[in-house]
Amino acid sequence: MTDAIEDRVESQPPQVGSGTVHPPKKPTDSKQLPKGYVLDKDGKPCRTCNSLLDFRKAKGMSAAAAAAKPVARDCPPDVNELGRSTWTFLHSVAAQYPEQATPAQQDDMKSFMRIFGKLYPCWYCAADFQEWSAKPENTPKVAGQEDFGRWLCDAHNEVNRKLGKPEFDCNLWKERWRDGWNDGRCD
Ligand SMILES: Cc1cc2nc3c(=O)[nH]c(=O)nc-3n(C[C@H](O)[C@H](O)[C@H](O)COP(=O)(O)OP(=O)(O)OC[C@H]3O[C@@H](n4cnc5c(N)ncnc54)[C@H](O)[C@@H]3O)c2cc1C
Repeated sequence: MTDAIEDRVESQPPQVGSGTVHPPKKPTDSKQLPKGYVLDKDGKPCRTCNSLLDFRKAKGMSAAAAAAKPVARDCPPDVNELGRSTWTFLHSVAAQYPEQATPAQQDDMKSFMRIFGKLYPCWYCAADFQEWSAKPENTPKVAGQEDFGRWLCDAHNEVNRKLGKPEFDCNLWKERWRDGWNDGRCD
C-alpha cells in the first residue's frame, strides 16, 4: 500500500456543513456548502453521500434552482436513490434465500454481507452499517430465509430510526418483498 493510499484509508473522512467535524484535505469553503453536506474521502463533493438537492446546492445552485431543475433518470444516484435500489436488491436476495440454507450458503451470505458493508458507496452509511452489524447481537442471521429476512428488516429499521423515519413492521417483510400484499394490489 502506498503512503498516499494509507493516508486516505486512515484519515477520517471530511464532513463539512454540519459544523467542522474533520477538515477536508483539499480545503473547501464550508460556508458555501449546505448544512450537513458530506464530502467524500478526498474532500470532494460526494453525490452518493448526499441528496441530489444538496449536491446541486454544493455546486453553487440556489435552493430554488436546485429544486426546480428536473431530475434526469440516467444520472448517477444520490444517497436516496442508491439506498432505495440497494434495499430492493437486498430484500429481494432475502426473498429468494433458501428456507434452510446449507453451511456453504450460510458462509456465502456472511461473506457477502461483510464485503457489502465494506464496499457500500456512501462511506458514512457503510461505516454505520459495519459498526451496527459488528455488535454480537446484530451479526447477520443466515440460517434460512425467515432468519435472514428478519435480520435485514431489523438492519433497515436501524437506518430508518437513524433518519427519523417510521419503523417497518417486520412481520410484513414477506408480503412486501416476496409474496405481494394480501389485498391483491401486487397481482
Ligand atoms: C446499508 C444502508 C445504509 C444506509 N445509510 C444511510 C444513512 O446513513 N443516511 C442516509 O441518508 N441514507 C442511508 N441509506 C439510504 C436510506 O436507507 C434510504 O434508502 C433512503 O433514505 C431512501 O428512503 P426511502 O424513504 O425512499 O425508502 P427506503 O428506506 O429506501 O425503503 C424502500 C422501501 O422499503 C420498504 N421498507 C422500509 N423499511 C423497511 C424494513 N425495515 N424492512 C423491509 N422493508 C422496508 C418500504 O416499502 C420502502 O418504501 C442507507 C441505505 C443502505 C442500504
